[in-house]
Amino acid sequence: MSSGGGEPQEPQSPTGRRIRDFEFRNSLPRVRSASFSSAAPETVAKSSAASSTSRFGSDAQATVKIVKGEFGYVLEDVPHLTDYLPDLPTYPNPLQDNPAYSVVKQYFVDDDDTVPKKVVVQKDNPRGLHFRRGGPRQKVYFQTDDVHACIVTCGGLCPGLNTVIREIVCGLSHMYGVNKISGIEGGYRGFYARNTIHLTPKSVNDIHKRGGTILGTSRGGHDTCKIVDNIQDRGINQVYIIGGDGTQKGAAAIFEEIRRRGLKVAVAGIPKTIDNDIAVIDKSFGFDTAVEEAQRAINAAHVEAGSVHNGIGIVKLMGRYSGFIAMYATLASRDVLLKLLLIDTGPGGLYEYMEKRLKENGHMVIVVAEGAGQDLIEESMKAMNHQDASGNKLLLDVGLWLSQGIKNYFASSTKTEINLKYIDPTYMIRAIPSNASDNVYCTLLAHSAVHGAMAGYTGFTAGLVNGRHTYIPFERVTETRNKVVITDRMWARLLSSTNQPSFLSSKDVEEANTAEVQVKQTEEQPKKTEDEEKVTGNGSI
Ligand SMILES: Nc1ncnc2c1ncn2[C@@H]1O[C@H](COP(=O)(O)OP(=O)(O)O)[C@@H](O)[C@H]1O
Ligand SMILES: O=P(O)(O)OC[C@H]1O[C@](O)(COP(=O)(O)O)[C@@H](O)[C@@H]1O
Ligand SMILES: [Mg+2]
Repeated sequence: MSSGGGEPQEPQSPTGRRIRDFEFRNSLPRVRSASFSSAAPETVAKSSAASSTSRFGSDAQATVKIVKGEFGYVLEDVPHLTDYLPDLPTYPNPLQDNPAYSVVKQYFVDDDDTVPKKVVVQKDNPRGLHFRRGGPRQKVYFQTDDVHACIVTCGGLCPGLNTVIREIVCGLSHMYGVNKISGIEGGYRGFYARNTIHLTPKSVNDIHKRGGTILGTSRGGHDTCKIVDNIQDRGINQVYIIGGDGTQKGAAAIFEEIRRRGLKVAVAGIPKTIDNDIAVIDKSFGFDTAVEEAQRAINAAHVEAGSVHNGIGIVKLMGRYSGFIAMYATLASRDVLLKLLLIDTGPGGLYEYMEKRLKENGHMVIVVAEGAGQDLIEESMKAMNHQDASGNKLLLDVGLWLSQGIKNYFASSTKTEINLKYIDPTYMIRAIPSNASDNVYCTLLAHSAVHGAMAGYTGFTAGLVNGRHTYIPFERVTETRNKVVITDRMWARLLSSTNQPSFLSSKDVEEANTAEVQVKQTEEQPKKTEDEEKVTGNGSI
């Protein structure tokens, strides 16, 4: 074995083939189909005018690389630095000389490994959509001493942020010998408005035991040009961006600008959000921890409600419109008699059901998802449509609104005395350090992102798909958002566990079905190739 950081070798494509066999021209968006050898699958790049001349900066042109194979196999590949810098040299991966890893048989990931998006299939199904498998590669595109990495955290807090920061720093340092790592403070705007801080394994040693992010975070402030100017001026060549759907959209814009300028800078996203609403991936880190913490609030509500006559405990749980924390916390707790995603206060609806359950049980606990009933509240409050600095809709407090509605109903309609306690643990469930399983998950995600960037991949989100680490194109994770589906088996399990009605009209079910079909179509439909786009008249080139 040759030693790490050796002599530059013949330029190679990420798949190990010589670069001249896989030719992308760097003048974008003129991307063209390129073929490997005759046995290799067809490879095409599709360019879509994805976004935005708006406040987020320059025109972003997302390119998804599509590789088609036999039996309906489709790889939605991620960009690679050699797509626009074809002559980059490669170096042996220093990990091959690392005593900790050298004992592992087949430690490096085979360049042809991909992971299917759908694992439940019937025998006649096409093989379907695949993503590139994450992990260390035999060759890397950065020499240890040349790497200047930076890390930024954006959006709302989430348990595990510090663990991801720690493991990017330790992964880069311990596995690849990198010691130039800068922390960008205060989210995207920190690139151009703040000084950076130097991060070392020593300085991040204990941070995973703390909640929040040692780098700070923010919403808004994404200015693509200023951010990329700053990356260029500081000589940064690996950018690790930790954040949710909004952040990944911002990362996509940064990547496109970097590619437009032809910079040798790898951009890697690590998906973060307690809402668990990021498309494609199995689960986002911090979600488990948040669900666990939410149990404490439900327990408190149960104790309070059970200790008094006609006790009602209401717990509001965050998660925007996705409803996952409320759903999993309810399923885990078993103390909840009602979980609300859709609210129906009319005849035969929520209030009448509560009256019945109170008579039977003497007390009850209700968990309500923060995104529930927003239309009803808006109607009753004639509220304005407010947004936060990132453009997310500001939600009205469904917990307070519901508590008042319940009190009014029992006071006026039934003249029953009730004892209602409203618990809003909102920020408590996300401001804590991650639990053990999230810590392990954060570590593997961070390392996967580091391996990907070192191997020259860029413009990707590192994510777990069917239990395997993958590199997913930004566009795939930002085009849809996951949410609890009321026509799904999991929702049925929840209804049967709380023994509650669904409060759904046939119209609600119909709408949910239609929405679900649309999401499935978007998610399972491989992106069209450039030629296919032209045929259907949607071509953007
Ligand atoms: N469409 C977009 N394009 C570019 N940047 C965006 C976009 N949406 C959000 N951002 C930026 O991403 C950051 C985080 O977004 P936000 O929605 O607050 O949180 P999250 O990433 O957790 O969803 C903010 O700094 C925001 O300006
Ligand atoms: O932190 P803020 O601005 O109060 O926003 C609260 C929102 O942040 C979250 O905790 C996380 O959302 P993001 O992952 O999009 O940042 C949501 O569940 C919640 O609705
Ligand atoms: Mg978000």
